[in-house]
Amino acid sequence: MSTSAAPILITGAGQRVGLHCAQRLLEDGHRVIFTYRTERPGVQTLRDLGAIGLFADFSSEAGILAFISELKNHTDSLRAIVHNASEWLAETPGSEAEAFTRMINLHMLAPYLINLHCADLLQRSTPADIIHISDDVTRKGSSKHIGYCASKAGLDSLTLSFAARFAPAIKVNGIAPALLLFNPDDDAAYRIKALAKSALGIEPGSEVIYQSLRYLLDNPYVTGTTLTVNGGRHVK
Ligand SMILES: NC(=O)C1=CN([C@@H]2O[C@H](COP(=O)(O)OP(=O)(O)OC[C@H]3O[C@@H](n4cnc5c(N)ncnc54)[C@H](OP(=O)(O)O)[C@@H]3O)[C@@H](O)[C@H]2O)C=CC1
Ligand SMILES: Nc1nc2c(c(=O)[nH]1)N=C([C@H](O)[C@@H](O)CO)CN2
Repeated sequence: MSTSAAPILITGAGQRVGLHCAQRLLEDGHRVIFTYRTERPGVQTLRDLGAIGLFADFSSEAGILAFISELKNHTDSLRAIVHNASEWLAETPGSEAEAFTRMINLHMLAPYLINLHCADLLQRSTPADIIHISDDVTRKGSSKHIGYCASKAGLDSLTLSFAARFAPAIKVNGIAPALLLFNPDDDAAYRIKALAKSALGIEPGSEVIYQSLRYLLDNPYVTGTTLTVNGGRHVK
């Protein structure tokens, strides 16, 4: 029995992967609550499609707890939580600790506190899912994004722990992409180098994450798993 009336929460859905997945979930008939930090055209697009947009800045404990409180003013149940919000920060001389703390809060503390404080909302839905969007780079580390990679590795650990903690009522899984979408300021040399790192050599776009989300939401026998969506980087 599915209580599909419960909305899906997706964080950081104002642009790119989160926006695409939120739009696809709405097309599939789900109600959607999404978070944004910056007012972008995508935020209004989702509002126009009937989604509820909530401001959230997950860079601090206070911001995370303020969001949780506001979320509970908008729903008493959730079908799923998709932790997508993220910052890809490299080490910047003089602000290493600030960036590291921001990413630990965003990629680890926010999923940790939201999962703990919102488990009761998920338990009112059958089935119920938590999905952490991680990064394939945790397989081997990153010399240029040390803090980012560490924070995503911590997220992978949360997937295992919460899967054990919340079974069987709530499935908890991850998705670990490699290159999905270039950023506008990525130059040609970077793009060529990045594409050459995978066996399939493509910039796949956001749909491959939606396909992975759909698989996890629909499969009743998968928990504690992180799906690798990396174009075969590990076999190159
Ligand atoms: N793009 C890629 O090639 C890859 C992406 N991934 C992962 O996939 C997911 C989606 O990637 P992508 O779409 O590129 O992500 P983005 O870099 O576009 O970030 C998604 C959103 O996160 C939000 N965000 C950033 N910092 C905060 C914060 N402190 N509090 C709240 N929200 C915040 C931003 O909100 P706003 O715009 O409203 O400020 C942004 O729109 C991410 O988890 C990413 O790490 C992994 C590997 C490759
Ligand atoms: N929050 C984000 N995380 C990541 C991004 C991004 O744009 N935003 N981009 C990447 C790169 O595409 C990387 O996978 C290329 O090797 C990683 N994480």
